Amino acid sequence: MSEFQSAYQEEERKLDRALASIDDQLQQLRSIPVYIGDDFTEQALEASREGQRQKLIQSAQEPYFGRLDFEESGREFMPLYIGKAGVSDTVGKQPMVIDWRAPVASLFYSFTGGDSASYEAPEGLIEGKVSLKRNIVIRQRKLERVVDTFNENADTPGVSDEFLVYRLGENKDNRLRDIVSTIQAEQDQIIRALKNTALIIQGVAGSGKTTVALHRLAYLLYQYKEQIRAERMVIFAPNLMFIDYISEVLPELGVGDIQQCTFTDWAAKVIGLMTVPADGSAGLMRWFDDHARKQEIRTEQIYPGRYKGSMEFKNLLDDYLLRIEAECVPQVDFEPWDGNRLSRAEILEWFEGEYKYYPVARRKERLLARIHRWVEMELKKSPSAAALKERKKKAQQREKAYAKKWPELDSFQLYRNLFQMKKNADFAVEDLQARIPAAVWKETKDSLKNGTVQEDDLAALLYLFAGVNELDSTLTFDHIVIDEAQDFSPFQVAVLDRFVKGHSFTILGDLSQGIHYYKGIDDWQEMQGLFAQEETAYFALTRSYRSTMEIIEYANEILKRGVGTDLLAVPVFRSGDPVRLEHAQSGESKLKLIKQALTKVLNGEYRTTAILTRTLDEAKQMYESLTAEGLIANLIDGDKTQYAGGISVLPVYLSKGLEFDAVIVTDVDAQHYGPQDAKLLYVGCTRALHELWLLYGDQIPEYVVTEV
Ligand SMILES: Nc1ncnc2c1ncn2[C@@H]1O[C@H](COP(=O)(O)OP(=O)(O)OP(=O)(O)O)[C@@H](O)[C@H]1O
Repeated sequence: MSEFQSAYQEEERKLDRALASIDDQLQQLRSIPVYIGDDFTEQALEASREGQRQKLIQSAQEPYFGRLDFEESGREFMPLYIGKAGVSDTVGKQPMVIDWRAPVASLFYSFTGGDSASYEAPEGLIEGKVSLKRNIVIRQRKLERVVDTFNENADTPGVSDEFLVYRLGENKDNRLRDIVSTIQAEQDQIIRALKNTALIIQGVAGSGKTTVALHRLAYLLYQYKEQIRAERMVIFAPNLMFIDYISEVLPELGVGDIQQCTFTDWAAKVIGLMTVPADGSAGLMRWFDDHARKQEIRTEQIYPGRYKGSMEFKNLLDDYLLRIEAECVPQVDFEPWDGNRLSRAEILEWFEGEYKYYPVARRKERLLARIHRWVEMELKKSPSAAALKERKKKAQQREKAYAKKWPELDSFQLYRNLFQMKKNADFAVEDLQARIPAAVWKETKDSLKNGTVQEDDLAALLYLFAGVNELDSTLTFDHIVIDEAQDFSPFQVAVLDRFVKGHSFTILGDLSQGIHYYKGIDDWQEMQGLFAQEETAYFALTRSYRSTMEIIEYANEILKRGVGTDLLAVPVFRSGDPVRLEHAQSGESKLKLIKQALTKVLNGEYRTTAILTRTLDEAKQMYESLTAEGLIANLIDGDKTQYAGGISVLPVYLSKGLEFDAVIVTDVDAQHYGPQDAKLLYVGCTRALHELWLLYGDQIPEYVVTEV
C-alpha cells in the first residue's frame, strides 16, 4: 500500500470515530426537552445547550480540516485535529477537535518548517517539534482529500503550497468564503494580534485583507469572550452590495450579530440626519462619470473632501469646541421674578466647577435642572400664597426664556453656525472661517443652504456631536473594522477613535487602489500618526491569493508604468491562461469578443464573470446589448444591495472588493482611461481569479501593455 493510501485509510478510520462521537453527543443533547419556562438560570442553560447543539450540527458535517502532529517537549505525543469549532470526546471529555482559534492551533498556521516549533499559550511559550502538518478535506461527512503539507519523514520535508494552490484554483460563487483551512502565517499574525491595538494593514489586491479582518473578529470574540460582544463590533464597508458579498463568512465561522454598515449610514443615524448623504450611484457618478465636473475639480487646488478630512480641519473644530464651551452660558443673570436674581457669575461657577467634567450639552441640561431646583427653593420663601402663585407663574415663563437664550448644542446647528448659516449666530466664528480655504467654505455653505449634508461633512458633524454629548455605551464599540480604509480620511479615523474602546481597530486597505483621489490618504503614516507608537501596529501583506500569476504580473505592470509604486503583488505559484488582449474598436467586434469570453460562464465552467466598463452609462448600454442578444446578466449600479453572481455588468469603480472567475475590461483606450486612471484599471484587472480579457481601442494609455 502506498504512503498516501495508508494515510487516507488512517484518516477515514479517524473520521468514522469522530463522527460517531459527535452524532452520539448530538443525540444526547436532542433528547433533553427544550426549556421554555421563565426561570432565568434554566433559560441560560438552555441557551448554552442550543449553542452546543448548533456547534455539533456544523461539526457533524465537517468536523475538522487539518491535523498537526506536535510533540511538546517532555509530554506524550498526540495528533491535534483542528476544526472550526472545538469538540470534546464523550468518554474522557478530552479535546477531540481543537478550535482553530485556540493558542495551540496557531502552530498549524505559523509553522513554516524546521526542527523546532513553539506557540504562545496563556501560561507562556510552549516548545516542541512538528512532525506532520496535514490538510484534510471533508465534505458532507465524506473524506475527500488528504494532503500533507509537511511530513518530516518525506524525502523533501518542506511546507508546501500544494493544498493552497488547489484551494485557490476552485471557482468561486457569489460570496466570499472562510479560509480557516489555509490561513497563511502572515495572515495569522494579523488575525491573532492583540485587541487593544490600532492595526493598520496595507495589503495588495487579493492579499486577503477583507477575509483576514473577518477572521480576526471571530478570533477576538473567542479570545476575549469576557470583554467583548459581537453586537458591539462593527465593520465599515464601502457599500451595501459589498456587505452582502461578505455576509456569509462570519456565519460560516459561527459568529453572528456583528454590525455591518457604511460609515455614511452609521454617521447619519448617530447625528440624527433625516436625509442620508448620497454615496450611492449619484455620488459616485459625480466623480467617475461626469468628465466635465472631474476636470473642473482637478484644476482646483484643494478638494473639499481632502480638506474636510484633514487634521487641520479637526484642529479648527477643536478651537471651535473650546469657544462653544467658553461662550455658551448666556451673558445675563437669571431673574425668576423682579427682585430675585441668580448672578451669571454663580451660574458660571456651577458650569465651570462642579459640572466641568461633563460634556457641554450635559452640563447645559444639568445646569437648567439645577436652576429649576433653585427656583423651587426660592419659591418656598414666598411671604404669602398669593405671592407664591404670582412668582411661580413668572418663574415658569422666565425659566423658559432663559433656556432659550442658550445656544442649540445640536451638531448640525453648530456646524451651520460655523458656516454662518444662522441669522443670529450663537458664536462668533469669523476668525475660524478665515482659516477655511475660501472654495471649501463657499461650496459647503452653498450645500448647507440647500439643506444638503455632503458625505465629507459627516466627520465634522460627528466630531461636534462627540465634542458636546456624552457617548454612552449604546454608541460606542468594542472593536471597529474599516475596510477600504485608503478612502477614509485621517479625520474620520480620529472621530471613530472617540467611539471605540482602547483604540481597538482593524484598518485595512491598499494605497494602489486609492481611486477616490478627492478623498482618502496617500500614506498610512497619516493614520498611524493618530495613535501613540505603542497603541498601533503596521502590517504589510504582499502575497496575492486571488489571481493567477499571469494576471498579477500583468496588473503589476500597469501599476509600475502608471503609478511608479513599489507596492507590487507577489503571486502564489498558480498558473493559468495568458491575459487575453484583443483589439476591439467597433461595437460589433466588441460584442463578438465579449460573447466569446462569456462561453465558460454560459456553459457552467465558471460561476461568475464580470464585464467592466468605464462609466455607469456604458455599463447600462452594455447590459442592454447583452439583453438584446438574449443573455441574462445583472447590471450593478451603486444602489444595488445584492450581488447575484453569474454575468455582471458594472462600471470598474464599483468592482472594488469583489472578485469573479473571469473579467472582461472593455474600452481600454486613452479616451476612457486618462493618465490618472492607472489605479482604476489596476483595480479592474485584479478582480479576476482565472481569466482576464482586455478589449483595447486604437489609442491606448501609456501604462497599458498590449502584448504579453
Ligand atoms: N490564505 C488563503 N487561503 C485561501 N484563499 C485565500 C487566502 N487568503 C485570501 N484568499 C482568497 O483570496 C481572495 C481575495 O481575498 P480578499 O477579497 O479578502 O482580499 P483583499 O485583499 O481584500 O482584496 P482586494 O483589496 O483586491 O479587494 C478571496 O477569494 C480569498 O478567499
